[in-house]
Amino acid sequence: MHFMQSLHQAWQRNNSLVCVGLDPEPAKFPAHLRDTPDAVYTFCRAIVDATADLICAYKPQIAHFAALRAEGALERLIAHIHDAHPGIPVILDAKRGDIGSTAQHYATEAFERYQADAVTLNPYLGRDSIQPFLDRADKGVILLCHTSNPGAADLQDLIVEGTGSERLPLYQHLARTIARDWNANGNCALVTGATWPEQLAQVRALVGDMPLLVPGIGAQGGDVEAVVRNGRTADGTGLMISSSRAILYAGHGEGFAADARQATETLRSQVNRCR
Ligand SMILES: O=c1ccn([C@@H]2O[C@H](COP(=O)(O)O)[C@@H](O)[C@H]2O)c(=O)[nH]1
Repeated sequence: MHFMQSLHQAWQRNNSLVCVGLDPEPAKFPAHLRDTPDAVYTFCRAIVDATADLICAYKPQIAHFAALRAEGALERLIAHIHDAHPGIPVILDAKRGDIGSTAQHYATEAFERYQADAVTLNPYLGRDSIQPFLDRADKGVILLCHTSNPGAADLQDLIVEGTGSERLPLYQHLARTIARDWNANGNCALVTGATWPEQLAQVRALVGDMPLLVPGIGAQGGDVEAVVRNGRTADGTGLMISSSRAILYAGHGEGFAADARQATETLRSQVNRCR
């Protein structure tokens, strides 16, 4: 199924705009798992199985697996999500960006090796660096627009176009360019951090109903109510509100997966109250 189709269905089926980020950090695992041979896979699979009916997507962050030499665990985890929870889209958070010939290999890595439904990309090398991904109409292409980190403003807020009240910062120029020119296959989405709610509203105004992946709530302190108010579409969807640490490490004992479920349910309710 196409990424956009599965995302729309998951929003409805699970009545949820919550995306769970899968960022394994063994030092934070419960003691009974920490030193077991397949801890990364066992931990992440338990989180997935405890939350799959409450969410609209999973977002494994590739560096968290690669740094642990656990790419094999990531492959098995994504295969498990597809087998056990069909229809839940998997976004590979890789933030790739390179010249076209290398980008082609990154597309193969994301969609063939890992079987991801969507991938995050850094668009600042320009359209040719994204083209191999845009050509995969069945896959989601999720482009960094205004990131959640404090330094996002250093470059992304620089004025690149216009004068007076018509001045357009880089992230808005990018949002408009992607919505107008790059989204011919209807498979684009943007990353806009929860920690910058005004910028989120500006992006929503520029891109119509394009889905927005919004990290930065939970551990980074973004305001859920402001995110939903500024980012939702007219039908009360349009958002993948992503939380990793606040869900994964909600509990520290044997009941960690149930604690993660509780944290996910609480976030879903908080979001749904504002939709
Ligand atoms: O602008 C961005 C883009 C990506 N991320 C990623 O999202 C998660 C956030 O983790 P939390 O524990 O919920 O803070 C992490 O994988 C980042 O690499 C982001 O935070 N901001």
